[in-house]
Amino acid sequence: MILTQLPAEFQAAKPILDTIEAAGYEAYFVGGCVRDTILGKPLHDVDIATSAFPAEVKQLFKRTVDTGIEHGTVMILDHGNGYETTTFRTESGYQDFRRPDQVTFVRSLQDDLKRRDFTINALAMTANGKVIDLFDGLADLEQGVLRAVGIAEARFHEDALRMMRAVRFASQLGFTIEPQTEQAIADNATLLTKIAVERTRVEWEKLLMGQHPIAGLTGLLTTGLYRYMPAMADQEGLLRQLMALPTWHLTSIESTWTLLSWTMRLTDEAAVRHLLKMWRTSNELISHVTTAVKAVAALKRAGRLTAQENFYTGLDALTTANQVATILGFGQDQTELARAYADLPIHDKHELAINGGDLVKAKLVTPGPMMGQILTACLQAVITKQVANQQDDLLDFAGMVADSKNH
Ligand SMILES: Nc1ccn([C@@H]2O[C@H](COP(=O)(O)OP(=O)(O)OP(=O)(O)O)[C@@H](O)[C@H]2O)c(=O)n1
Repeated sequence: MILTQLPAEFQAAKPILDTIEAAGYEAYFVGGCVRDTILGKPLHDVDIATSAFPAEVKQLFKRTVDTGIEHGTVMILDHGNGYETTTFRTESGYQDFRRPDQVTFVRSLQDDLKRRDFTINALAMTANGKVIDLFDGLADLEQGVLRAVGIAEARFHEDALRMMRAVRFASQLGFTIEPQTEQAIADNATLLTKIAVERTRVEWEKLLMGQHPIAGLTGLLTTGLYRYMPAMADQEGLLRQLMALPTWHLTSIESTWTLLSWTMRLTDEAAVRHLLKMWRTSNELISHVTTAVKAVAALKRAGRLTAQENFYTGLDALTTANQVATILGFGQDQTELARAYADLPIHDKHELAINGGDLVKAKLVTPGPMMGQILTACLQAVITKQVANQQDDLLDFAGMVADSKNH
């Protein structure tokens, strides 16, 4: 196969390959970028593999950075772009099921490609668009099949994360996992526990955000791989519930965790926090998801959110909540929701036209718990448009609140 119309990313990188080849070495585009080009999908990054050893690559280019020199990776800087160039290599060892104990640089493209995970990821392409297909990856791309290169079990022993990658690609591409590859995942699923939670999490999130999540979830279910994901050992029911939802497409990491929390019926904050902690997410994500889950509950209860709920949820978590609620069948029109949010008189408590100092100056209160209560009452009155966000109006209102509290 020769690709005649190469995406701009390849055209920009072509001079790099040309320079390496002019010096007598081989150089190819490899991996995901070749796969995605053939599928007509946008590219994330362009990876280059070469027979030149790292020191040889560095001699050919003025500006390089040693991004992973021990694994053979050198970044070549060119016109504001950075291109990761990795020397052909074989790997051995893998005692920890995560990474090789030893990397050996080699001069053969075939040796490099045969250690890769799936046939569709083991394609290489020349600078002129000629696809090198040593493991029938093109046929698998055509037929929508994920097949391990060579002996599947060996590929998963080398890096157990590849089992998660299989189900993630199934979801992103709508591919089916070839039977022997699937069997090898079922047989080696326990190895997933050797993988850092953070790496498994990234694949889980990508699976849930794929265009064909049912394909990915089916893979998890039939292989039993889900049992070895954090907090998932007894979650067959969760997977089945997700699979039973009408067609869905999540577009953010926040939405994935909100949908999971809701489907697992984790509506109180502590339970959501516990789940996300087990998956080692950031505190920022935990805070977003706990807020969004509350908003999903409010949407379910009332069909729409009050001004106060809109204010305290914030537009980002509102958008997350509404995406999830829409999948569950009780979302609001997103434009209407954004309009209701924009219509709030203020969007942050710091925008309130009075503060504690103003209350003291007006002799309405002395610093203490009462001050906080009065400010909260003012905030709520402004959000619900009972009082305009003007200092005079708010001081009048605060005076009334203070009186009522003193009596
Ligand atoms: N565990 C892994 C990870 C990567 N690879 C190889 O390294 C390439 C690049 O890996 P990566 O950038 O992680 O993934 P992509 O396949 O490019 O896909 P995506 O960018 O969607 O993650 C893959 O295509 C594959 O050939 C592999 O064999 N085993």
